[in-house]
Amino acid sequence: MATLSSSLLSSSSSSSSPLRKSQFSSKALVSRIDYISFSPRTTLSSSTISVVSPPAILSLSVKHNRHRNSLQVKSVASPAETVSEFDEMVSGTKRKYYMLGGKGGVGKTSCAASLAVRFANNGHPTLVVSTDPAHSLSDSFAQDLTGGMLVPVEGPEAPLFALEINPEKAREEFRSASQMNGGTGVKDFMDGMGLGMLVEQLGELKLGELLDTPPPGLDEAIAISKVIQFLESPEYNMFTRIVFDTAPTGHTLRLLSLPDFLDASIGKILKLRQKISSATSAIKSVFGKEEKPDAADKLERLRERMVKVRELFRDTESTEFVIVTIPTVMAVSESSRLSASLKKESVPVKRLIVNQLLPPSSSDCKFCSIKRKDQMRALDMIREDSELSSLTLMEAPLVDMEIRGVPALRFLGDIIWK
Ligand SMILES: Nc1ncnc2c1ncn2[C@@H]1O[C@H](COP(=O)(O)OP(=O)(O)OP(=O)(O)O)[C@@H](O)[C@H]1O
Repeated sequence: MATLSSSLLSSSSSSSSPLRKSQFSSKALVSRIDYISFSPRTTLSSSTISVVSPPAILSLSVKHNRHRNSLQVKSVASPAETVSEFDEMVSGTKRKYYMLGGKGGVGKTSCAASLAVRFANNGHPTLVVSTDPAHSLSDSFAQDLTGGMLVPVEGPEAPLFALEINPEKAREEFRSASQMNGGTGVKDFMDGMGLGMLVEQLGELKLGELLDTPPPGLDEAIAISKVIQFLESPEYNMFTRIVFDTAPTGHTLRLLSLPDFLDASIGKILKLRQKISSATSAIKSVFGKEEKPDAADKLERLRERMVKVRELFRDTESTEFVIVTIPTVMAVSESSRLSASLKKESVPVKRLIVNQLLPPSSSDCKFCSIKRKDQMRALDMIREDSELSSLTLMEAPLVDMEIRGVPALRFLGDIIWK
């Protein structure tokens, strides 16, 4: 027996009312009346009609005249009822970035991995990237994803790849990008030239510190710039959704402000390079050292990528930071501070996941009953919090098994991302 949608599709050649299937998704039937015409030979009865989203329909009535049957669909649902959060996240083929972050251990990786699986199962070629130096994507997918390379994840319908950034590798890359003149660091090179004094005089540039002990958070900024480098290559064009599993709050906040810091630091190196370029060119003929012309270019490229990262973080069209929390006073307080910092940094944030909520039960033990009250207090706190109350709350239950592997992530994802 044909359903309404298949009937509509098969009648799409009707000249009076060409219809697309999407018009009958719950998303499309918003507070309006649709009239659909059929040829007189099409018999419409209640048994041929299946409604995609019953709560969205006020009435369906079939009218007949000599020439046509007409189906009237009255819909009164409000947009909030009909456009689900996930509908909004999944719609469109333009690439979107989702960054999931929050306090340590609240379930960032599980939520990020489940979102990636959900996107892939909804037709989006997806990349999930961990920028947390203490990776747990491999554990979450129950698959070895180490090595700093893209690894295909088996199971989802559309391609899903995962990447755990290797911080040591990225750090090395930064060091080599910061090196000049034949592979030696600036200071070594200058020492070799007997010009160490000059470097000391330029000590205020804190060059040695930058090269030898990169500041905290640098790993992450480099990791992100590496992701961008990956994305610049055509082979990564296929990904329409990119999900970041970020490090706990403190690191992530540093990550958000680091592009500015790095931009300035690289600027200092470039300035220094300009200062010494005349000296090096004067002595290079004496020492026979060829200056590599692309050193400054490398730094400039690194700097450009930092600017790209900064822009990516703030682009409301393509980027969204999803805060993950658990219903405890400490986690909610930290989430509130994170939300305020994100706002300050102009990073778009709309949704808050409250993970590990006790599922409903009619017979709580004493422990569960106390825990449940505690969770309710934390939820009230979220509703009253000036930073968090405006965010869309998405609830995830505490499940009775560890979430590992694609089927478990799919299960969790179907619950959270609705
Ligand atoms: N809703 C849930 N129900 C049951 N277990 C959960 C749930 N969410 C997360 N967990 C479990 O909690 C542990 C921590 O989760 P996860 O690794 O996703 O957190 P995280 O915030 O990424 O941690 P970290 O900050 O250490 O990276 C894991 O064992 C995971 O399986």
